[in-house]
Order: sequence, then C-alpha cells, then structure tokens
Amino acid sequence: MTTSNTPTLTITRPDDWHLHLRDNDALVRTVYDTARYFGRAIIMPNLRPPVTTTEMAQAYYQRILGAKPQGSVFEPLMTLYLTDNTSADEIIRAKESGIVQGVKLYPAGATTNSDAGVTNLQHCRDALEAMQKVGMPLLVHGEVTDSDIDVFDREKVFIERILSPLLRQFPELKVVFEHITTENAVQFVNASHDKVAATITPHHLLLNRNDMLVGGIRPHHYCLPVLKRNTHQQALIRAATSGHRKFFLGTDSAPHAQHTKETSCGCAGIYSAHAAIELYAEVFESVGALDKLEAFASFNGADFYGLPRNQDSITLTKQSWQVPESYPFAESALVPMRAGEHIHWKVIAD
Ligand SMILES: NC(=O)N[C@@H](CC(=O)O)C(=O)O
Ligand SMILES: [Zn+2]
Ligand SMILES: [Zn+2]
Repeated sequence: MTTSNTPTLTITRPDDWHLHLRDNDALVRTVYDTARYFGRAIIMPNLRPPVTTTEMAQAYYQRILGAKPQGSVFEPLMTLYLTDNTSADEIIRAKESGIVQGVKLYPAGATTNSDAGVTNLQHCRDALEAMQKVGMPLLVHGEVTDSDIDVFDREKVFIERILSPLLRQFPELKVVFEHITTENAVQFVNASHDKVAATITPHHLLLNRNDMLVGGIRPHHYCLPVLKRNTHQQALIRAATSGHRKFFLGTDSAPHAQHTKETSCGCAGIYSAHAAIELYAEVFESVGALDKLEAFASFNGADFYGLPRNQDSITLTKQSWQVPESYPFAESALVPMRAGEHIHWKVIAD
C-alpha cells in the first residue's frame, strides 16, 4: 500500500465477501457495479427459489458471467442455501465443483427470502459434519427469529442460543458471522478461535439507528440486521479499522426496487455496490486508519477462505462526487446509499 502527500491511496484489488446480485434483468446493474473494481465476491443464494444445489449454483454462476462487462476479470464465488434437507452428498458435490466457496445459514424467516431457511440446526447435522470435514465455511445470518425477542436484541441472543452451541458441537467448522452489527458480536468473534471471522458492511460503519429514525423515517436505511445504537457502531469501526485478520469487507449490498422500499411495509436491504470501497475509505479516514483499509478489504477475507490474494491494485483519490438519485434497475429504479449526496473518495484507476 502507498500513501503520499497527494490524497491518493493504492491498495491491492479488494474483494466483497458478502453480496446480493439478484438475478436475470437485475444482473446488468449489480454485476456492472461490483465488477468495476472488486476482484471477487461471495454471491448470496437467497433467490426465489433459493440456490440449494450445486447444479443451481452452476447455472446461476453462468448467468452472472453472462452479465459481466467485456474485459472484466470479476469472479463470482458461489454459495449454497442451507435447508433442513441439505445432504452431506450435496456438500461434497459443492466442494468438488470448485465454484462453491460457502454454505449460507438463514434462520427461517430471519430476512429477505429466508422462508426456506433452517428451522432447527439439529436437522443439518449431516451437512455440517461434511462441511467441517471438507473445510467448507458456514456463513451465518446471525439473528434469532423468536417473536418474543426484540428486533434490536436478535443478534446478541443468536450468539448465546445458536452460535456458541454450534461452535462447541463443530469445533473445526469454519464460520463467517455475516454483517455483524453489535459490540457483542465483535467481542464474540475476538474471543473465538481462528476459524471464526466476521464481515462488516459500509452502512453499519457509517450509520446508526438515528440515521434511520430521527427527523423522519428513512426506508432506504432499513436493512437487516437493523441498524443499532451508536455505541455498537463505534465498536464495529474499531474492529474493522484494527487490521485484525478476523474482520473483513462484506458489503451486503442488497438491492430492492424503489417502490418496494418506499411503501407501508418496505423491504430490508441497502444498495452500496455503486460506491462500496469509497464508502469504506471514508470510515477508515475518519479514524486516521487508511493504512488498515488494505488488510480489511484485500487480504483478510482471501486469507480466511484460503484463496490467493489479488495481484493487481486499484487507486482511490480524495475527490467528491455526487451519487445519482437513482439508477435504472430491471423494470424499475434503485435508490443507492447516499442518493443525491456526496461521497468523498473516488476510484480513479483500476
Ligand atoms: N441485509 C438485508 O437487509 N437484506 C438482504 C438479506 C440479508 O443479508 O439478510 C437481502 O437479500 O435483501
Ligand atoms: Zn443477512
Ligand atoms: Zn446479505
């Protein structure tokens, strides 16, 4: 990494370890934005129907490649959607395919398109054992869904009731605690063994629940896990900017058409792929930790997954630009993070 008196920053090409590309007509937008400077991305499987088999992952992989801009070297890393019925054989097939890098746990009903998710992890013992054996990481949406648990407490309770027992039962299983949002999760990951890591989104670093609820309700800041109070935000910033190898970049960029967010019962998800690395750069700069951005964005994730680090680089410069109010998105429109406002870093060369 190089920094100089001119406000530019060159880092090894980053990867996105948690991304929703959606499918079909949406891919033109989403693949374009991410492929602009990310080398690879872990592609979430919560389509309708979900990507539950290696065969489905292979077909989805081809659709993504078909949407790639010419000359792009972007590589999608596929995942399977864990269900109560995922077999050990399916895990072996996934591993042997060479294109599947993780298996995603959505507690049933926890988030967008999670109805087919897991009702009880004990139903997944065979799959989890196979994953542990072949070194296939489990990626978790870490929230309980019990109706009596407050939405702001669901991550913390997930750690106590689900994640801790899971790690005791499968001590060799690689686990990525996705899109962590609380100080509790930071502490848990720090205290766990080396096979446990976490992704952190740009929105949980840049926003807290006041940004969603003060001065009017802002549906474009609604995501899951829901934004938390500022003390949690500060704990996430400390973790991300620490350089610690357990924490890495995962945008959770999750597009929803404008009319499905600006409505009486809006969808959860924030779109950040149009400006992800620039948004992270703002966070790191705000705490004087730009020198730690490369580890978070370009090294820690690849090292955890056991994949080679990218060899080429991208350069950012400190230059303000205005984000469009919306982008065309399939038959509709998409309101991105910071819509109509300015971002203070820009990728200038890749
Ligand atoms: N994060 C979100 O708010 N939404 C994601 C699902 C998820 O990652 O939980 C989506 O697919 O829309
Ligand atoms: Zn999730
Ligand atoms: Zn997600």
